[in-house]
Amino acid sequence: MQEQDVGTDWRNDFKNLTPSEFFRKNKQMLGFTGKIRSLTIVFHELITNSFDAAEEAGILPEIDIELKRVEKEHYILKLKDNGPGIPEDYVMRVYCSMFAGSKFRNIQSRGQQGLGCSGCVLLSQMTTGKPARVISCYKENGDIKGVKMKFQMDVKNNRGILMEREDYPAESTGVCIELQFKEVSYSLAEQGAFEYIRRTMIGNPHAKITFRDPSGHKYIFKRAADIVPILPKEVLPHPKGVSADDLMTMAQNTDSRRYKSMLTSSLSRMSNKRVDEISELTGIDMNKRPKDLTFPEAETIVHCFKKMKFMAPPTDGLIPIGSEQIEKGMKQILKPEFVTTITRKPVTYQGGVSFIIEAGLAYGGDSGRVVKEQRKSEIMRFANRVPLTFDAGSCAITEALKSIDWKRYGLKDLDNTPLTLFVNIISTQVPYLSTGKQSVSPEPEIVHEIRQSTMKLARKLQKHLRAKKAAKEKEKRSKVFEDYMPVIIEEAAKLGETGVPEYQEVLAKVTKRALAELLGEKVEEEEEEEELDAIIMEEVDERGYAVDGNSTLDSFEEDDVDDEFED
Ligand SMILES: Nc1ncnc2c1ncn2[C@@H]1O[C@H](COP(=O)(O)OP(=O)(O)OP(=O)(O)O)[C@@H](O)[C@H]1O
Repeated sequence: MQEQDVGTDWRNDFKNLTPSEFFRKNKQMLGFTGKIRSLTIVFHELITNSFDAAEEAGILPEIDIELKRVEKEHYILKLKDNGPGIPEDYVMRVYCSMFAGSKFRNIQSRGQQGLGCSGCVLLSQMTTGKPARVISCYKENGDIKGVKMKFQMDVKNNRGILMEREDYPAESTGVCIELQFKEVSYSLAEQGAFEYIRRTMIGNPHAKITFRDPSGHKYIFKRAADIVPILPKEVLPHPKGVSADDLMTMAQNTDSRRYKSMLTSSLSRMSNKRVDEISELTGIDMNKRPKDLTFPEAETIVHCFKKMKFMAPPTDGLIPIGSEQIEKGMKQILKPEFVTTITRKPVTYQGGVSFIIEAGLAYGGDSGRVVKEQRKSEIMRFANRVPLTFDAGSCAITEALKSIDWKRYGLKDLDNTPLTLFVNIISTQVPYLSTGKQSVSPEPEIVHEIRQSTMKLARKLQKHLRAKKAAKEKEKRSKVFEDYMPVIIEEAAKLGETGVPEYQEVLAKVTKRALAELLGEKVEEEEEEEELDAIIMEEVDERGYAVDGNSTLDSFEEDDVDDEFED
């Protein structure tokens, strides 16, 4: 064989790329594209980490953020939280190693990938060359320890390089991180960092955020609820949601000694009896050792799962925000004239992954967004309480809301209505469309649930708007009565050749409500209210879940038709 010229031999160029090197070249895959978006993603990553950490420790999250402008497009961001802190040994692993974290479990949390905060450190380093500064205060053997560190990311090796370290006199636990950024921009626009905080507060009414913006203005987003959300439990995957590759991975990592015990201990709704059934149907010996599982066997087992009937996945791993809490959040931030919220029952997508849809609708007050001094409608998309600010076009939430015929609910010009629509998807596996985690895959079951919940809220708004219109008309009629009554009394007195009686006091007593009674309209109004209450009562069960949450797609069309044409 002829020897190749060294300069053209690809073997000289062959090397492994670390995750950090990969993302240094592809920072857009972490969501860092565009100046405004890049800064918003940084806020998102750091805030969600602080929330996750505090809630896991049973602490009501409290975050102080300060953004200073050094010069145009050069900022210093400081974020301090009151979470449990990060033990010293882990600080550089958290902030300088990609794909490192504590959330690679089948559990509902904001973080999933172990990329977020190391991505922020990488962006800071790439745009300014400055190191990260972290103070971490954490509990160790009952004492609170504090450490102050300055470090850089060693991109080639996907780890940190410590530059300075000193003890820090800690009083309470928490993390404070300071990063510098260039080529980013702070904006009040819909996709900017400020709006991100505002939306975060609607989905997280139990949190408190103080934010000092680059002009020095301090915003305090107060807590609207004082309860730390219940911690979601880790749930085992459902047989309908696993692939042959998942089974192979389980087999390689399990401590179980037989296929049988591996399946019962790794999957939900899997009993010894069900495993015996599988063995009978497939002819596979379930007493073999997991490490001997072959790919064709895994495929056969998964194929069998698809044909079997299983109970729906357990839902105690899903903790929704809850209708009441969403309402508190929306009232606190939007001060609306009318608000209505709903939390649907847990259902599944792709046959085995459970999720819950929650929705809220606020009308009037500060609802909607102001564009050229006019209030327009706005959609707030959330996944596991985290606002999704970008890539709206491809998202299941946008698709579902766009498919609704809003005119049927009396909203002839939705764009120009002062309305905020809130939709949150809760799941242990939100089907994000990319690592940037900004849009949810439009799985048919997810789109269906969003449509159902939003249409119910739209109906309630329609009732509110009708009642408001009727009240206005009554007021108008009452005004006519008040204007003409004095004239009639005075003219009657003249005709009767008597003095004008003292009528002002009596007339004043005939208030709008009394007048409505005179006109025989009270009963009708009360009936309407009772009717509305009855409908609301019907729609939620004792846990606050809508009782008509649908778990199958069979009812898709029927449900839609009912809702669309009811009024
Ligand atoms: N403020 C904090 N307090 C305590 N622990 C933290 C904090 N920030 C990060 N961590 C820890 O660092 C880990 C890595 O965080 P990182 O943001 O890189 O990924 P993630 O949150 O796990 O997932 P994702 O990339 O999806 O956001 C977390 O899993 C958590 O254990």
